[in-house]
Amino acid sequence: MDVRAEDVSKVIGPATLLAPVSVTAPSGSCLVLRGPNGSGKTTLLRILIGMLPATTGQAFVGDAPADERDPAVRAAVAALVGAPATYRDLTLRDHLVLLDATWAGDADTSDDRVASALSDLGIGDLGGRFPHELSSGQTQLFRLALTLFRPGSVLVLDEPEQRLDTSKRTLVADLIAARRDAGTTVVLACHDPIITELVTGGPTDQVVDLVAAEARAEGQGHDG
Ligand SMILES: Nc1ncnc2c1ncn2[C@@H]1O[C@H](COP(=O)(O)OP(=O)(O)OP(=O)(O)O)[C@@H](O)[C@H]1O
Repeated sequence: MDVRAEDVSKVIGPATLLAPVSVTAPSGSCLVLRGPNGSGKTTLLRILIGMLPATTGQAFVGDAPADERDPAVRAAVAALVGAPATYRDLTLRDHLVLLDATWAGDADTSDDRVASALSDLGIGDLGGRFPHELSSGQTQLFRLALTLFRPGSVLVLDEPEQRLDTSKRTLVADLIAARRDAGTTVVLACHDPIITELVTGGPTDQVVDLVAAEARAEGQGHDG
């Protein structure tokens, strides 16, 4: 399933959050959005997954306009954009079991798949902890486990590298590349060169650099 944005922008009052931009991630490819702080990467991800309506233009998930209220879009898109809600009285393992039941996983194999999902992220020994008992890097790994565990043909991650050490960044990059190789369409916002390089080795993978709206306006001023 491809994901695309056609000339989307976001303006709130006097603030331009995202200057007009078009991007397409073909089915089974990886698109990495780069750019300085404030250039609009998170805003574009929110538009692409239908969390935020664009001011101009339109985003699509497959053939459907990106709208998180559309059940087909919601079923397709696994996204980590902002902090997911967690329950203080559920262990990490319980969170994944809950997700599995929500997305109609096979109850007979749930325990094994939950254990693998945690160990894939290097937190297999933390399944009995509560979310508030994790370090910041472990919290990020748990959030990634939640996102990677649920089914989806589109995977969207905002700065998956946050708070991770170098070896965990490589681990996460390998998991993302494996998902892409299995046919998932992946869109990332990323500041990390290790992850960017590891996930963009395929022929249809892309890196797109966003430019902050003010910088673009300044550049146009000089040119004109
Ligand atoms: N609700 C809002 N109202 C006004 N401006 C906003 C709002 N939300 C974000 N912005 C601004 O929009 C711009 C783009 O923000 P965004 O979070 O998309 O950038 P980013 O590229 O993801 O940045 P970073 O690399 O720091 O995560 C920033 O200048 C930000 O200050």
